[in-house]
Amino acid sequence: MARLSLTNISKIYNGARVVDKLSLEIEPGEFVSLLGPSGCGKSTILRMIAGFEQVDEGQIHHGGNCLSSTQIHVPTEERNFGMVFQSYALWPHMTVEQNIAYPLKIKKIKGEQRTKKVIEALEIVQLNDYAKRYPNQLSGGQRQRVALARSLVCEPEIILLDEPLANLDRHLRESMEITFREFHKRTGATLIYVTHDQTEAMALSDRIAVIKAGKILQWSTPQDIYNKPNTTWIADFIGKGSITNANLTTLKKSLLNEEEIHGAINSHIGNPSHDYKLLIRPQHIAIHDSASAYSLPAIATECLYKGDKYEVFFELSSNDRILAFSDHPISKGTTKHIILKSAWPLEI
Ligand SMILES: Nc1ncnc2c1ncn2[C@@H]1O[C@H](COP(=O)(O)OP(=O)(O)OP(=O)(O)O)[C@@H](O)[C@H]1O
Repeated sequence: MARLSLTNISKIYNGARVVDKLSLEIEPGEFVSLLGPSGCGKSTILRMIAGFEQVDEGQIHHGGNCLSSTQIHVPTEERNFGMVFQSYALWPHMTVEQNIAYPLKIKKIKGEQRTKKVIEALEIVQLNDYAKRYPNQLSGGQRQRVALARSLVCEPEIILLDEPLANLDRHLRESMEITFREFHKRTGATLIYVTHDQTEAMALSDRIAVIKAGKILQWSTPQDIYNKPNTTWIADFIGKGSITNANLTTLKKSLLNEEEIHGAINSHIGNPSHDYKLLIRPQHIAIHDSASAYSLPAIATECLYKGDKYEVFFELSSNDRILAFSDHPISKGTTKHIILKSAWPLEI
């Protein structure tokens, strides 16, 4: 098992840099997501790793081997990477086991060895009872599991997945997230997963590369990206939360406590010139009826029922809007006293 290194890779289409000198080191056995909005270049990066696209700048190495550079381009079929796409790309006239066996057939692996590998792959995705069915006799989730089994049957070190759950409904996507985690545990392969769905990336990955306009803005664990985003754009893109104005003398790179937050917001109300921003997650807000140390007065402006909770928007004296969670409804216009227990400082 070897590390995959992307070093300053770029892709330029018609003069536009859709991937811009991007570098990434992926350790063997990691589950990594490339996360970003539509058009940010995620699929192009994956296609360059797969060898479907050449790099216009930079290099891709797998261990000591150079796979791509401006001079070298190892063809896709020689990279031995598994691939899973949004469209399952199964052969409709082949049964489940024939579909899974297909890459082995191409590699001229025959007889008992082929049968053994197909049975193992079927076991990993728990489709043993479906081996003789055709794709049109399967659900979307089952078809995607066939595609997964087919991607691993040649025992690749790296499996590339491009939005593999995009065609499935929300409920099925959630159960497939568990399938992917299990699949990762059982194969030990390096998984590189492209998605624009942050909850999917959070649930699955060891590390996430957040991509915008062909560049990586943050490369970190899901926990760090959620709790300590590098930029206001990521804070806004990932998870629910509010971004408020605040005064800080310096940008402290640690979570602020309720006393520090209270001071920073109040100081901004008195002197709205030194601009910093604070990211406040709704679960870090306590709502009280009366004022106490470090509470801020807040007027409820909207209350939405979400089944397991109410989402309440408050307006502070600074005019900032803050989202909080509540167990019960709060009528529009009610004044409450909120304590912001934790916040992450952001530079503008
Ligand atoms: N073959 C091509 N020729 C010209 N432009 C291309 C080509 N392939 C992709 N692009 C452009 O490159 C940019 C990045 O595309 P890419 O498919 O990598 O984005 P993405 O982040 O995967 O988006 P999505 O989530 O919508 O699939 C887009 O602006 C796209 O239009």
